[in-house]
Amino acid sequence: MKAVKAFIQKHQLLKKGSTVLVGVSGGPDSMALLHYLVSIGKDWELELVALTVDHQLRGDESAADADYVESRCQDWGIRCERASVDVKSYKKERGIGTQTAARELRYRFFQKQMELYKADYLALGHHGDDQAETMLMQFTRSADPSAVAGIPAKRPFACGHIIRPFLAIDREMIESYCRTESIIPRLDPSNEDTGYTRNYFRKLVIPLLKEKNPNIHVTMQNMSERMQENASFLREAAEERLLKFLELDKKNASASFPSSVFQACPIALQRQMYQLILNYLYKKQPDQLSYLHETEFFKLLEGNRSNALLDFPNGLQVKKSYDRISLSFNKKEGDQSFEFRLEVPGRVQLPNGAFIEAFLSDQAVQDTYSFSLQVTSAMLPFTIRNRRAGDRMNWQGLNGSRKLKDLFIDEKIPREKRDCWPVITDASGRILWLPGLRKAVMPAEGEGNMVCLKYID
Ligand SMILES: Nc1ncnc2c1ncn2[C@@H]1O[C@H](COP(=O)(O)OP(=O)(O)OP(=O)(O)O)[C@@H](O)[C@H]1O
Repeated sequence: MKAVKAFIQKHQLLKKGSTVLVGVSGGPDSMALLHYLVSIGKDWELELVALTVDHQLRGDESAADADYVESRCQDWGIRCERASVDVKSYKKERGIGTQTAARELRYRFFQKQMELYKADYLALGHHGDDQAETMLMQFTRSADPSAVAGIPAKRPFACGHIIRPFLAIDREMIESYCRTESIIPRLDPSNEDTGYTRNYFRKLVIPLLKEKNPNIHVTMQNMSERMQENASFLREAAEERLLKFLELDKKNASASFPSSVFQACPIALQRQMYQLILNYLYKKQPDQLSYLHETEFFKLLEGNRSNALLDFPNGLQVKKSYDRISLSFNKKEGDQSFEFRLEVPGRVQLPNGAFIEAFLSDQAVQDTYSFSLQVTSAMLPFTIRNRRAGDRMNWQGLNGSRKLKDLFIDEKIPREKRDCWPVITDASGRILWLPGLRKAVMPAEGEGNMVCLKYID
């Protein structure tokens, strides 16, 4: 464990007298980590607490893992906090994968415990082979060096830091430590399945690399550290440069800058600035955002068209207008939900700029954009609003009523127009008119006054 000791010192992973929470699944890595921290706990005057999460995913097995952790903690005289989380419901609610759901719930619990204990560190059992696997996996997916840089040895988390002292050693060393210290960890059978991408790298790729370099985990850990250092240097430089010319409106999630100034920077900085701008605008970068978007962005900058437009995921638009590049979220008209009261006589302007007018008239006018109907006082006031889920309407020739959603589909109304199409209702909420599309069936000679509704574009 000399390598771990040196690693802790090099990266200042611990300080004397600190409170260290340890994520322990019951597997070899985290059991060895807990044991190791206990063994150095006296010298470092550490307050240790084990955290174990039962994801309730492998029947009784996952509860048995947590039982096992609890009982080892008792043997070693360590406090243990345990949580059971309902991964299945959480993943259904959010529409995410099992591993992501388990991870989110686990880290939520870790965060809460960090705050409860006012802890300095959360120690996790990732080791050098995990690092190599992660980097190789990223390597097959991404051309971004900062993404390939892998797992950091120390990073801020909750009120303290996450630390990974075992990045200095590989799986074999951990297994040998377990044997020497008579630790009999719990084994997760899913770790054997080469169907999972990580296991594919673990079982097939890493052993091949180790044939050429048995210390590949050390080489890759060093590479990871250098890449992280380079990435953080570049990020700081890009931030500093952007400050000088980027106009950023965080409230409206929009940004703009002069293309010529941007392009005068070295290309490495330009790429980093592009990433930073997207980070500023997206709360979380969408999965669909790819290398292709970056390529398109740079093509737009370099191209000789004076006006051009790119559509990025989640409605982000990149516009070029001469030397100005601006990025902003395209507010779909449907995002502006509206509801107006329409007096008779009266006139209302819609978010799309058109008007709807209501006035008393002696003459019935019926065309695509006018609707005359007999109106009683009980029908007033009218409301103009956009559609709502479950809206239904009846019209001439229809037996019963039909959902507006289906009507829009039948009429091939583009999706982005459906949510801003004006819907005019009477005081009871009955839908009277969809300008340009349908009119409700009204009694031929009803009571009340003749009112004409007009849509003026
Ligand atoms: N259910 C859990 N409860 C508490 N900590 C966990 C749990 N699962 C993972 N961790 C922590 O996260 C680290 C990395 O988890 P990961 O799933 O990548 O590895 P692992 O194969 O589960 O490691 P181990 O050999 O410790 O089981 C673990 O070493 C441990 O510190």
